[in-house]
Amino acid sequence: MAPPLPSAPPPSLKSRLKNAGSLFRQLPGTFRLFWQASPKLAVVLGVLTLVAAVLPAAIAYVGKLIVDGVVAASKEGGAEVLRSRVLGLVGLEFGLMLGSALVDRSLALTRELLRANLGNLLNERILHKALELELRHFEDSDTYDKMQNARREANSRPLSLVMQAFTIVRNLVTLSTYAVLLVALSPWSVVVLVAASIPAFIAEARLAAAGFRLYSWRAPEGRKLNYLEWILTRDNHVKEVKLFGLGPLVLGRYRTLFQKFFSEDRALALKRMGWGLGLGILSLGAFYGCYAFVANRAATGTITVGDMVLYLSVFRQGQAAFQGILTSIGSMYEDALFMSNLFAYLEIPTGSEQPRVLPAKSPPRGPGNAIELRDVSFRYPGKEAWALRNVTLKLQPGEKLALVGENGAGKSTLVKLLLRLYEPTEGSILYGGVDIRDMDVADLRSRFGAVFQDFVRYQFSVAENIGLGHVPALEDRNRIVRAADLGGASPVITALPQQYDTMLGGWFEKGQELSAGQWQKLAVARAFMREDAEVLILDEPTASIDAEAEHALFERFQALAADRIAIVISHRFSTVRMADQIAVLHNGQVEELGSHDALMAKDGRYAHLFNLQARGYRD
Ligand SMILES: Nc1ncnc2c1ncn2[C@@H]1O[C@H](COP(=O)(O)OP(=O)(O)OP(=O)(O)O)[C@@H](O)[C@H]1O
Repeated sequence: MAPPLPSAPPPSLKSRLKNAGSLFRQLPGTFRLFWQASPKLAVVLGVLTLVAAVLPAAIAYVGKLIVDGVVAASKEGGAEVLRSRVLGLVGLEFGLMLGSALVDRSLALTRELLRANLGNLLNERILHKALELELRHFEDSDTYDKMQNARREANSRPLSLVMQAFTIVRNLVTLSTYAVLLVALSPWSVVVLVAASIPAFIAEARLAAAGFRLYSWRAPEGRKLNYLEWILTRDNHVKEVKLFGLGPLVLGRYRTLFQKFFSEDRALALKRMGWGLGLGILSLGAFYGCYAFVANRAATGTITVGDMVLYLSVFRQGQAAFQGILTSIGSMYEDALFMSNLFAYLEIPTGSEQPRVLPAKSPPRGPGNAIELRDVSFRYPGKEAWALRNVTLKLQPGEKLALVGENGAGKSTLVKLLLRLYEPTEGSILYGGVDIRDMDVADLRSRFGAVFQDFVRYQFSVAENIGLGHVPALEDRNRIVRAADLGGASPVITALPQQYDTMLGGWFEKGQELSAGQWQKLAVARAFMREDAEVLILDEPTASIDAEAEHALFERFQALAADRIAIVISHRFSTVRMADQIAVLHNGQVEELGSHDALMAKDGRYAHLFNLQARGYRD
């Protein structure tokens, strides 16, 4: 597990600037995604943005012409020509306003369509990446947080980043058209306009960075919050929650965490409000200062009334456009920080499951391959303790191995290594004489049928629950029925309302809930879907099955496994004793190895545990 993220040392200005530089490097990647989401919509958005950018200046200028026209017409005693010119200009402004409304609506529509396209594209990439990740990634909290962050923000951040960039371009174009108009009246006003907006930029950038730090530091706690919610709302927790009266405790923890989040959010929101208010007053002051100056000039006749109107509307809108740019830069910074998270997730290096040699080696298919562990030791990533230490085992074709040992002895870990969900830290595992690191991992895994201790209860139909064991045969009902027979699941299925077509689980409508043992029988049937599996692994398959069913399962299992290798992990010695070889694991090491008779004769740990259990049954 990765160390927790540090809690909140604010980075220096220098490192922040350095970060900002590297963060804006997220732009090309984001724009590439944006383009891939829909080139057509991207072009439409670009064109509409440019049109929207030039319209305000045109509208303001027509406004000025109208005022000047009205003043001139009133001076001339309402001359017909001037009046109709004014009315024509009003009509023109109306047309421009209509155009502007249309462009704004179309922009909103394009944005919505792009949001859907881009969100979908990214969610697919994220899920695709999740498929590439290895078990070790899922068991590492740092990677898990990255995935969580990426998923949470995928629908909003990339689009927001792109939209902010477009807003900047739009406002820049608008501003340059305004600047042309303003400079003609008074170059100083341009300077005032820019100067009054600079503090806003600095504030935005700082607060955006603070917001991001808050969210990313919170990722582990956010997960905790979700987990607490989950405890209280999941069906399989309700019994314990009620019996142990966990409600108030869990709710209390939830509340405490939430309060912490809330007070951080509030502090940030208050800060934002304070800055917003201060800067608002500043820009209002700048506006009215200029207003007084311009009004004075108009009153003395240095400029026309139309000029004054133009000046005021352009100055005010220019101020808004400039601040819009600065706010967009601040938001872009925040979005870019999130994008760096997303790209970090998408770039998590994978591929360590690739075969070491090309072409990959592939032992002959069929049940003739032996499995050999040569001095295998294993430590989980980031862990000090050895989960397995110097394990040496050989399984001949057709041999049945039972793994026994106390909880945490390393039994499930050994299975993970065999399936190459992890690689040995030391030593090697050979399959049919080939180091499994030289095999294609899909080829290796296709040779195994397995029931895991924590098998999955798919909220699908019965047929699918079994058929998923061999996806190409998902529609092959005969094979599914055969697998159900072998797994001992047929009587369970016959009793269900729609037999193989019954929906299972309580998540969706009309789902039928099963007992733990019944679910387990389906999981065993799923493993038996792999009719050509060369190795069968049952990790405590009988934990929830009654004694009679267990006996029946093992008889079938023995018959089915006849010439294949089988590995069984069990705490039931009545099952274990049927194996050809029994490996007793203790603290990750093979302490004893041999047949039931041999180990009983040895009178060591196995004999001790066996007698203990047998006595329990007899007494
Ligand atoms: N994902 C993991 N990350 C870190 N350590 C782990 C992980 N899974 C297991 N371990 C540790 O490795 C050791 C072996 O665990 P393993 O699950 O193989 O035991 P087991 O023999 O299958 O136990 P049980 O009978 O309880 O299923 C334990 O000490 C456990 O704490």
